[in-house]
Amino acid sequence: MTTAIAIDSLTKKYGTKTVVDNISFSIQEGELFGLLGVNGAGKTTLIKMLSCLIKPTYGDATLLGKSIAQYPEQVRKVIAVSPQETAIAPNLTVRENLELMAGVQGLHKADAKTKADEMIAQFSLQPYEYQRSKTLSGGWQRKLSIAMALISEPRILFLDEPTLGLDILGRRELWVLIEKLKEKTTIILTTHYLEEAEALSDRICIMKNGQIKAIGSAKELIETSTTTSFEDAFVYFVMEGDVQ
Ligand SMILES: Nc1ncnc2c1ncn2[C@@H]1O[C@H](COP(=O)(O)OP(=O)(O)OP(=O)(O)O)[C@@H](O)[C@H]1O
Repeated sequence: MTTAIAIDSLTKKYGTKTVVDNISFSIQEGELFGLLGVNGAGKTTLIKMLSCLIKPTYGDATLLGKSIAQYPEQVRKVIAVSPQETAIAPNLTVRENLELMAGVQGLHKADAKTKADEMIAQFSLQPYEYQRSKTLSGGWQRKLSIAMALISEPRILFLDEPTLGLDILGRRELWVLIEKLKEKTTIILTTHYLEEAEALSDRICIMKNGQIKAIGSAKELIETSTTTSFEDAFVYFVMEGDVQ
C-alpha cells in the first residue's frame, strides 16, 4: 500500500495555546479516514494545515510525497476540500455551478460542459440540473458541493461534516455516495456523528486537546477500550485521564 499522507510532529500554536500538539500518523492511499473529537479538539485546525490553508508552527506533513511546508502549491493540485459551509453559488443553477467550477480548474467551455455532464450523471443530479442551487434541499446542496470538489479529480479529498444537519435518509444517501468514492480517492472525513464514522471509516482517529487519544478501526477501538459499542469506546477515549 502507498502512503497518501504522512504526518510528522505537526503542531499549531496560537500565541501560547497549542491547538494541535505534536501529531504523527499516516494515512494509506484509498483509505477513508475518520477524524473525531469533541468541540475544540483541533480537527479543523489539523485539516486546515493539511490542506495548506494555514501553516504549521512546527513539524510537517507530506501528501503523496509533497511537503505542505515546502511545496504547498503542488499539494493543492492533488487535493480538494468540501467545506462545512457549502461553496455553491446560490443563484446559479446546478449545471452552472459545475461548469463554473470546471472553468476555475482551467477547463475550456466544451470540456467544462462534458465534466458537468459527468458529475450530473455520477451524482444523479439530472432532475435538478436547471434548478437554482438555493432552491435545493440541504441534502442535494451537499451532494452538489461534493460534486464540485471532485471536478479537479483530487487524489485526496477532505470532507468536513458532510452530512451536518441532514435527516437520516439524506445522510444515508450521502453515505452510499461517499462509499463509492473510496478506493479511487483517499478521504479524510470529520464528523460529530459517531455512527457515520463507524459506518464509513476504515480507521478512525479520536482527538482531544490537540492530541491523538486513539487510532484504529471502530472494532479495534471497541476492543482496546473493552467496551461493547463504538459510542462507549469514544466516550472512554475522550474521558480517559479526566477526573470522574
Ligand atoms: N485562528 C485562531 N486563533 C486562536 N485560536 C484558534 C484559532 N482557530 C482555532 N482556535 C482554537 O483552537 C482550538 C481547536 O479548534 P478547532 O476548530 O481546530 O477544533 P475542532 O476540533 O475542529 O472543533 P469543532 O468540532 O467545534 O469544529 C479551539 O480551542 C479554538 O478556539
